Amino acid sequence: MTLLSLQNMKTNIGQYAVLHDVSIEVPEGGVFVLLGRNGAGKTTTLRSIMGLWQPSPGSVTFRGRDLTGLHTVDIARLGIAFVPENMGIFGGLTVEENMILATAKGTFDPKRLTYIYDLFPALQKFWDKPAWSLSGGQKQMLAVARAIIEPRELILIDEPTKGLAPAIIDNMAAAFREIAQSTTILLVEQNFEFARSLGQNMAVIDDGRIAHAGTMQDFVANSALQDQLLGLSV
Ligand SMILES: Nc1ncnc2c1ncn2[C@@H]1O[C@H](COP(=O)(O)OP(=O)(O)OP(=O)(O)O)[C@@H](O)[C@H]1O
Repeated sequence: MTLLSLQNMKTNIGQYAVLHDVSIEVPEGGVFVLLGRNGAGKTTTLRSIMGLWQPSPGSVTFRGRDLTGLHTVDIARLGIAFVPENMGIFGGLTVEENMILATAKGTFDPKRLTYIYDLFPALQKFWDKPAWSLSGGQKQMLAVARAIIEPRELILIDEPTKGLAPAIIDNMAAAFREIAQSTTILLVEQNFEFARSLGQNMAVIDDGRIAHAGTMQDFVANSALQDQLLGLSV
């Protein structure tokens, strides 16, 4: 069943047409990966879903509901969370304070907190430490944990592995697999190894248009297509 549907989405930023024609069907469950070269429009796609840029009317539906014109906070209330590339965490606040700010009522559900600690043990260890003192990987984990401190239906994650060491990326992949058991993930990535290890379905965006969509398995098997669309072959 389709959870999120983008239909011929167009987004202008000021006078620039950035997305020309983006159509994606994200099924419920698992990980959907959006790939593309630098500047192709991946971040703009995620920001358009969240209402941070206004896409063309009628182009984003979530569980069949048109999100056009809704404020970001109302889109979030429908069960969609966004982990931006800059992570959006507060360096001067502790891990706990960062987490509290991500809750709707300022309190934690103990079961949910246990789930978060199991996913990201480092966050429990550094619970009362300021976020600035965390490593890059731990900051990224905090950003993802904030997004799922309450149950969500969909999380949009923008390039979570950027600048991280391979061992940390492996931990991240394990956590994402666990999260995807209960929450659909729309993942934007440049790290193809990471993306292919997680994604069931995928699309490639190129110059603001979807250039290819299908299963990850088929894409991985087609090195000519990878080379053509991403400039790589595995
Ligand atoms: N605020 C903005 N004002 C003007 N142009 C923008 C703005 N944000 C993005 N763009 C342009 O829109 C295009 C798509 O940008 P976007 O950030 O969506 O790409 P991306 O695929 O996420 O790339 P990257 O991997 O480098 O983050 C780029 O040409 C970029 O320069």
